[in-house]
Amino acid sequence: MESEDFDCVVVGAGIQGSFTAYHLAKNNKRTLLLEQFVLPHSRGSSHGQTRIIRKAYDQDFYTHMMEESYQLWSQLEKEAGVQLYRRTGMLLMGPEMGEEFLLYKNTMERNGIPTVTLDPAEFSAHIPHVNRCPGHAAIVDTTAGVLYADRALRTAQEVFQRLGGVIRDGEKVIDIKPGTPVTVTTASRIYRAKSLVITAGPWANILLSHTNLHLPLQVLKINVCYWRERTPGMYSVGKRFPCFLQMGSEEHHIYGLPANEYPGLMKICYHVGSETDPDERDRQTDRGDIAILSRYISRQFPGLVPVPAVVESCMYTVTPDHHFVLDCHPSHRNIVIGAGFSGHGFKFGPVVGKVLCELALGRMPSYDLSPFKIQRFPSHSKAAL
Ligand SMILES: Cc1cc2nc3c(=O)[nH]c(=O)nc-3n(C[C@H](O)[C@H](O)[C@H](O)COP(=O)(O)OP(=O)(O)OC[C@H]3O[C@@H](n4cnc5c(N)ncnc54)[C@H](O)[C@@H]3O)c2cc1C
Ligand SMILES: O=C(O)[C@@H]1CCCCN1
Repeated sequence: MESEDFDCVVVGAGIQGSFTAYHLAKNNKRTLLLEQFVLPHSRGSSHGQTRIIRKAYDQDFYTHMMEESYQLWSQLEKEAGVQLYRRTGMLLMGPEMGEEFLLYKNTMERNGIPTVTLDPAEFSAHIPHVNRCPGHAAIVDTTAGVLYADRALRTAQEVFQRLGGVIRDGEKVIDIKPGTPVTVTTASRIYRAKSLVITAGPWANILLSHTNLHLPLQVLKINVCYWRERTPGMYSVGKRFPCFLQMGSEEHHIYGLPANEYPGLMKICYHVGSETDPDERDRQTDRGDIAILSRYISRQFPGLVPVPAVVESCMYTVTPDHHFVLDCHPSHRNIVIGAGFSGHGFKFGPVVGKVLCELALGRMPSYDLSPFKIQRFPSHSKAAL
């Protein structure tokens, strides 16, 4: 079989691979974006209508990256003439003196993120139909909002193509031969490239096995639950209801987005799921999270029916410390890895794509990538080297 040559091949057309390809094409690199499924699809992590975007974080390095990410989202909106972001604010609720709540609060203060703190009276006045947990404080990150996820993914791919990039979907990568050039084999073709970027989401380790690397990634199935408003509009984006993040109660994090994509239904999910094989996602039928959510909603959201009206599925690919992997392969520097986005990577798509593009071109990355290095998993990466 004859091979085709590219400057760079990107494997995986989720949000991270699509933005990496977009930046490579902007740098005039002949770029191929490969996707195993026919696009669009709902089998990875980047599908669905909405995601939260926010500057509120517990670590400065995320808040810093979000400054540029907002600018790049806005640039894509202008380039394509579409709206991808709607500002709603995000309500952060947690025990006033809780360690995690204070980390968020201090990071926002240190970085001058515009916030509003709501005392109990203000909370009742501004956030109607929500019962605050006793002893919990509330801060609003006023920069936060909703990203229109499916539309954003499609837009990044369209602009990439407009810049001359090539997308081949329905083409699964089945082998990688490291080297210069690196050789990538799919079921139907062979490609050679100066560099390869692997952004395969939940399938990252399957692809990395061809390069003798294994990362400590756990794939979790998340039940994406929508809850019916007793009075339609009560918690809607039109009524300026914010996104929210609830931390530190009996439960792990619970988060929500205002009713928007399905009128009359609000999305509220649990930030933890059960382990799954990405190719057998729907065989994972654990619904323990839904019981937790129902209890929470009965207590805090009296205006919602505490039984989910719609349940969709999505997957997280989680690292032990919940920080991303943005690095070159330890043995093959022209193979770049973007993985382990741990359920919070969408909002970073444009800036992650920029950094992965820089690594693929052998340039100095725009950010200090030490929190994202493979080296931080010594026992796991050593064994495979
Ligand atoms: C329920 C849920 C809620 C979330 N909420 C938020 C949020 O509010 N805000 C936020 O910022 N983030 C959020 N996230 C996280 C965010 O969506 C993910 O971090 C992000 O989508 C990960 O993108 P990805 O490109 O790494 O992976 P994916 O989207 O999974 O893309 C990987 C792609 O690689 C392809 N692929 C794999 N193997 C091969 C192969 N062999 N050959 C060819 N192609 C291959 C796959 O088919 C897939 O399309 C949420 C995630 C979920 C599941
Ligand atoms: O990335 C986010 O903003 C959300 C927070 C809650 C869990 C899911 N991801």
